Amino acid sequence: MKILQAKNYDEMSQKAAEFLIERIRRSPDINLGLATGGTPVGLYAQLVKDHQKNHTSYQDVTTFNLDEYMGLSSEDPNSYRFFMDKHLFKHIDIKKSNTHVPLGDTANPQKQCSDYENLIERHGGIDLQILGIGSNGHIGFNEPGTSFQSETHIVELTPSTRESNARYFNSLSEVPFHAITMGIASIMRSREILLLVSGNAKRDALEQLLQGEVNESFPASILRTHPAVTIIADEAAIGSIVV
Ligand SMILES: O=P(O)(O)OC[C@H]1O[C@](O)(CO)[C@@H](O)[C@@H]1O
Repeated sequence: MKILQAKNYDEMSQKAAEFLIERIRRSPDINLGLATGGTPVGLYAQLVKDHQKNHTSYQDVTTFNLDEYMGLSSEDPNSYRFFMDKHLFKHIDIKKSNTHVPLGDTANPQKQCSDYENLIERHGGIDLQILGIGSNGHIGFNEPGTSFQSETHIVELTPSTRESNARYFNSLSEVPFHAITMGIASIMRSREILLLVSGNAKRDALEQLLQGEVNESFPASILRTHPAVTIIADEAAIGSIVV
């Protein structure tokens, strides 16, 4: 794993945007795996700024998001489809039909899982996957204990993940109990991975990722076995960890 250090959240977002833009310019028909949550918001803002200024084109880019809450429609302001439209898609020249987010309000969740996995495969897989990390080591919505062999599946969110994501909802009771997420094996099939880590609340997770064992009790630890992972972490996340 390669680690790039940034002074703060803004510099991490800027470096992440430069990383992505370089890949998009090199391969204009790249398949990107995208993440939601607080971490990549600054990255998406930088991509929008660059699109307006330098006209980086997304006409041939295809995107696959990691996850979605079960029970929320794409029009729900807390859905990840809504998040992606708001922070990125509606500000760039990407074709809506090239943007894919798992459906959270499907009548047949199991079919949605296999359909999503097949869709990624039909497109030739993900070239570059963006990831954040949960403080318990989750990636996507793959909570501790998830099998490293897992593909897209339905998960029950842990109380700590529901509590930490409640900040985006009016109250904890509105946070869904289930989500659909790409599995660990799906994520690991990406040819390249860019993990963003910011803030001292993520310091223990970063330390465990860098120095702990590869173990299903800490899902992100599997990244240590991937051949092409870059981490961009800010000083608050790195603290005194020796990198
Ligand atoms: O960036 P945040 O908001 O800290 O969330 C970290 C991770 O948690 C999730 O939002 C899922 O809870 C991931 O998609 C994200 O990478």
